Amino acid sequence: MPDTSPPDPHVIRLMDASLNRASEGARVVEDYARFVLDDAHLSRLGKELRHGIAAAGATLPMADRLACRNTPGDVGTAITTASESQRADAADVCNASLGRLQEALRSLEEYGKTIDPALGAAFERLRYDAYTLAAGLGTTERGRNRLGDARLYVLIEAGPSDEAFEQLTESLCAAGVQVLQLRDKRLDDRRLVERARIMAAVCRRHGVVSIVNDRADIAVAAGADGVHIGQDELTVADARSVVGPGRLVGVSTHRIEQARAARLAGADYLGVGPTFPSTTKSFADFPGIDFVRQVAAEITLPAFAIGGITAENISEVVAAGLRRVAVGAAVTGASDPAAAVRSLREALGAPVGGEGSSG
Ligand SMILES: Cc1ncc(COP(=O)(O)OP(=O)(O)O)c(N)n1
Ligand SMILES: Cc1ncsc1CCOP(=O)(O)O
Ligand SMILES: [Mg+2]
Repeated sequence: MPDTSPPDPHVIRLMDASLNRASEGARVVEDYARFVLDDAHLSRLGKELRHGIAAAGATLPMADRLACRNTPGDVGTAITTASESQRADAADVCNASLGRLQEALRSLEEYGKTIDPALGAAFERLRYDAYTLAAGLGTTERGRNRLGDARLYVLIEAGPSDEAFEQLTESLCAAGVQVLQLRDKRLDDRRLVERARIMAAVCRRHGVVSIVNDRADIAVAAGADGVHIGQDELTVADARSVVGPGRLVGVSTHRIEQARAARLAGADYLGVGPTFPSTTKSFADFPGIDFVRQVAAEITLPAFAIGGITAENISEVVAAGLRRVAVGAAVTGASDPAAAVRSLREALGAPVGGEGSSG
């Protein structure tokens, strides 16, 4: 701390109150991530934020804080609003605490500057950490709301004609696919958008989520529900700038750091793989079932294991902790794709048949 006049006791009193608000708010948010979401990743971020607040606050000795504290004389304790005492559910409690946490950090940042610019900067960094934590919580809630109990996600190609494509899409939706992705690297844009329009229309009729692979522009033009992007394609932010907040952005991930980053960047769901050798796409290396286990253990954003998944090995995915899978050849290469869908849904423990999730 620069060698200046002693801090204003009013500022110490004020920052004492905001330090309490910030650390208490961080604890409430951390409790939600830990005990309601069972989300180790967000719990850890909440704990790190709480410890960061304590470390920055240590600049103000607790003895000085207590000497300047005057709770009996605090005029604010008598000021209450109706909304403060109303909380609909645990998510509402968490969101209210996120707001208080961010406000307290802003107050600490601004008044901290009167003591030491570096102190203000430290609370500014913590404020941005709080925004990131809020984004992670928000995208998780949004992704879980949008994808509901969607467990079976199938990737299909454009096929030989619009008619054949529509028949396949109709058959898979009626059999119980819950998310359908058009993935075709050979088609020109005009035929791709036409197939995507067909898929989106059929999926809408069945309450199935429609996703276009790679191409955010085609997803929007076709009226699909979202886009799926890989690690070497548009960033989540760029894809979001095209599809907007109302559509889904799914992200392929191959290691835990990518899964954590995609979630904090605003992804609505994750592809997790490749899990087993795939006849649809070749890969240099396999994160395999261990990566499925890693994601299942710490990230509660909807995550679909992908890569070579079949009726024979799907039980390994479920045992590793994920109940959502994305499948290509095991369905589209089957002699009876609809029967393959029903068999996979049964293995996932979701009701067989049905039109798809509410998502
Ligand atoms: C649900 C889902 N998960 C992963 C992928 C793979 O996407 P990507 O890594 O971009 O590879 P391509 O499919 O584009 O070859 C996916 N498409 N869908
Ligand atoms: C596109 C993609 N990305 C990882 S695996 C894969 C292919 C999934 O298809 P299949 O289920 O046939 O292996
Ligand atoms: Mg891709």
